[in-house]
Amino acid sequence: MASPMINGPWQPSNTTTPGYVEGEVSWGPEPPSWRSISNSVIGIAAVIFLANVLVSGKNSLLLKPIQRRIKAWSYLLDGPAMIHDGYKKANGKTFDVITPGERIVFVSGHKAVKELESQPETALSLYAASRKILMPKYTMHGLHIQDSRGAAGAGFSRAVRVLLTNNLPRVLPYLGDAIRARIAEIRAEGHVVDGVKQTDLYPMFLQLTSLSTGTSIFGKELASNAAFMKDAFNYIESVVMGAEMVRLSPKWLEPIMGRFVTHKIKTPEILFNLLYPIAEERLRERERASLGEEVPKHTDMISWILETAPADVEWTSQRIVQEVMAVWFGSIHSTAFIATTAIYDLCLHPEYLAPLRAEIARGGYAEFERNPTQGLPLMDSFLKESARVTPVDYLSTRREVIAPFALADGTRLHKGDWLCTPAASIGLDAAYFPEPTKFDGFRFAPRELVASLAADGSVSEGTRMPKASKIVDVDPSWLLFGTGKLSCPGRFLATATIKSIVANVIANYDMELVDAAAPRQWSWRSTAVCREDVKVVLTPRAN
Ligand code: HEM
Repeated sequence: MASPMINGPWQPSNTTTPGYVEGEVSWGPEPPSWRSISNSVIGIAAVIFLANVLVSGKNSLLLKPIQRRIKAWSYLLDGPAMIHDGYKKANGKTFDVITPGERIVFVSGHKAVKELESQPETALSLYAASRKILMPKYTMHGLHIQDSRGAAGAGFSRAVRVLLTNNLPRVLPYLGDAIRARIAEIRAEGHVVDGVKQTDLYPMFLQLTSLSTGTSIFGKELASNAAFMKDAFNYIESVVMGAEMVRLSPKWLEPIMGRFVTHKIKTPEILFNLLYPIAEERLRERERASLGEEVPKHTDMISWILETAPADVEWTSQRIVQEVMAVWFGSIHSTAFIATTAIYDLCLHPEYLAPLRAEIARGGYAEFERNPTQGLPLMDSFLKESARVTPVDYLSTRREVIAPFALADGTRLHKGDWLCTPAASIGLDAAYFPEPTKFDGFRFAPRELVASLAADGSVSEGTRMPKASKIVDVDPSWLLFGTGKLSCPGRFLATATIKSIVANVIANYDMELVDAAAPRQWSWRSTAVCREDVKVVLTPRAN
C-alpha cells in the first residue's frame, strides 16, 4: 500500500456525468476543521520536533544527539534526497536512513530483494508497517490490523488481482464515457485568465481516479452517488492526516494526541450507512444461495471478497466493510499522481503526442477496452518512463521487522526497523537503465513497434532497453508495485485507470503547462506529492 500524505480538495460539482446522481450533500471543499489541520501538519511537526529536541538535549547536554535528531526530522521534508544520497554512497550495498519514528534499512540488487521476499511473515510484516502509517487504533475506531493476513490473505489478494481485474472489460466502456463527460464539466468550472480557461490538473485527476476505482470497488450505483464518494474520499484523507499527527508525537504525547485525533475524525456516516446494509444483504444472499435458492449476481468488491473467502473464516458485515475499505485506501493517490505527471511530461515532450494519438485512433483504445492488461503498448511505455523519471515514492516493499534477524551480508535488523527497497534510486541507476536521466517515452515499448514508427520518421530510435516490459511488471529493477507474493494486486486496475484518463485527455485536448518552470511536486517522508495549484490549459481539439 502506498502511503500518500496529501490534502487534495474535493471540487464542487454540478455534474451531468452519465449515470451520475447528486447526493443529498453537494460536493464542496473539505470541512474547515480538517482542512486547517491538514494545512498546519508541518507546523505541528515543527513544534513537536522542538519538544523532542529540547527533551533529548536537556537530558544529554550533548550536541550529537541533537544533531542526529535534527537529521532524522529533516527526513520529513527531505526524504527523497536522503534516500538517494544513501543509495549513491552505498554503491550497491545495504544502507540505512534514520527517520523520526524508525530506522529504515534499504537493500537493492537481485539477491537482496529475493532475500527480502523469502523472509517469513513472522519476521517481516507489510501489515505492521501499514499499521504504523494508518494508526487504526486512533483513526479507525480501534480497528486491529494483524501482522499477517493469515488464511484470508490469499482470498483477499485473489479478489483484487483476479476478479476485480477480470471485470475491467465490463466497466471500461462506461468509464470512458463518464471520464470524458467529467473532464468537460470540471474544465468548464476552471478560472479564465486572459481569456483562457485554466485547469488544476491534480484535483481534477483525483476526482477521475475516484470515479474509476470507485466504480470497480463499490459498483456503478454507489460510485455515482456524490455524497457517498465525497465521504469515501475524505475518509482516506482524515485517516492519513490523523495518523501522521499521532505518528509524529513523542511516545509520551501519543495517547493524548490519539484521543484528539479519534475525537476529530468523524464517522463517515453516509459511507457506512450505505455500505453496511449492502454487506448484510449479501451475507443473507450467501446463506440463501447455500440453500440452493436463486440470488442476484453482483460485480463489486463485496461480492468478490465473499466469493474468495475461506469457508472456515467467519464473515460479518463489519469485516466485509473493513476489507473493502482496505482496498479503497491504497487506490487513489498514487494512481492520480502517475496520471498527472504523465500529462505534465506530455506538455514538456509534445513530440510524443502524435504517435500516442495515432495508437489510440487506429483501434488501440478499443482493443484496450476489450483487453485492458495488454492494450496501448506505446502509452504503457510512456507511463512507465514518466513514473521512472518522476517517482511517486522513493521507497517500496515496506516491511516492519517484528522479530530481529540478520541479513546475509551481516546487517542486523532490530524489532521496529523497516526493511525496504530504494525503488526510485534503482529506477535512476545507469546499471539498470541506460542514460537514466534522459526522458525516452518509448524506452520500454516492443522494439519492432518503435522501429516501424522510427522508419516513417514519427519517433527517434531512442535509448531502448534490451527487452520490452510493462508498467505492471514486478522485478528487482522495477519495484513501483512492490515485490513477491505481496506485490500490489490492484496494479492492473491502477494502470487501466491511468490509461483511460490519459487517453481521453490527449485524444480530445491539446495541453500546455501555464508555468513550465514552476515546481510541480513536493515530498513528505519518502512520498512525492503533486502540488494542487499547478495549472494546465486544456484546449479542445477540432475533430
Ligand atoms: C499507481 C498506483 C498504485 C501503486 C504505486 C501501488 C503500490 C503498491 C505497493 C508498493 C504495495 C506493497 C507491495 C509490497 O510491499 O511488496 C501495494 C499493495 C497493495 N495495493 Fe497497491 N498500488 C497502487 C494502486 C492500487 C490500487 C488501485 C488498488 C486497489 C484496487 C491497490 C490495492 C493494493 C492492496 C490491497 C495492497 C496490499 C496487498 C496485500 O495485502 O497482499 N493498489 N500497492
